Amino acid sequence: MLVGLMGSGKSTVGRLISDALGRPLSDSDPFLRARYGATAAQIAAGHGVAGLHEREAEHVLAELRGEPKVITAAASSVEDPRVRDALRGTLVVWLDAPDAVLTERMRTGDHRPAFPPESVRARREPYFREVADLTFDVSVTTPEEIAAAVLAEMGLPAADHG
Ligand SMILES: Nc1ncnc2c1ncn2[C@@H]1O[C@H](COP(=O)(O)OP(=O)(O)OP(=O)(O)O)[C@@H](O)[C@H]1O
Ligand SMILES: O=C(O)C1=C[C@@H](O)[C@@H](O)[C@H](O)C1
Ligand SMILES: [Mg+2]
Repeated sequence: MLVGLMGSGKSTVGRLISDALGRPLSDSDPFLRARYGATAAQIAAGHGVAGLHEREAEHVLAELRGEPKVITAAASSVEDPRVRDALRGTLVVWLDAPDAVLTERMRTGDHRPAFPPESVRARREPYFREVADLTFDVSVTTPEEIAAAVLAEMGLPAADHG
């Protein structure tokens, strides 16, 4: 499972790892769209931030129970103690970068509500640290390098892009 603040590259890296493993990818945003017909931003507007975070935690809890897969979790999900408990025994990868880099990368989609990284970092950092087995600074590491390192951690060869 991939965790990290918004724009840290979870979906990008998750796709590479899922392709390499031949396992499904379960990404928070498509999950919300499929189940609720709405983006995270729309759910936050309609149900409040707490309502959004509840739905995002449900995504992780439901998917951890299913078949083996790659899960790209919403940034908020580590705040839920049920999620942190359920993650025991799962390989968890934390993607992070300086706030300025994340702020820039968050601009790449309109599905995201506007939560600046500095407003949530202090609260979430201890949780990311608690659950993470591997951590990457995505300001200096490419998605391909991260995917290769995760596969190596799993004892598998890097994906063949040739
Ligand atoms: N290691 C990287 N180096 C440079 N750019 C990256 C890297 N990883 C992702 N990006 C770019 O950063 C942007 C955000 O990536 P992505 O959508 O995967 O983040 P995310 O963590 O899934 O965001 P969200 O929390 O909103 O779902 C995209 O434009 C992506 O191409
Ligand atoms: O609180 C947050 O940082 C977030 C809440 C939701 O919008 C999520 O969709 C997003 O991943 C981040
Ligand atoms: Mg994403």
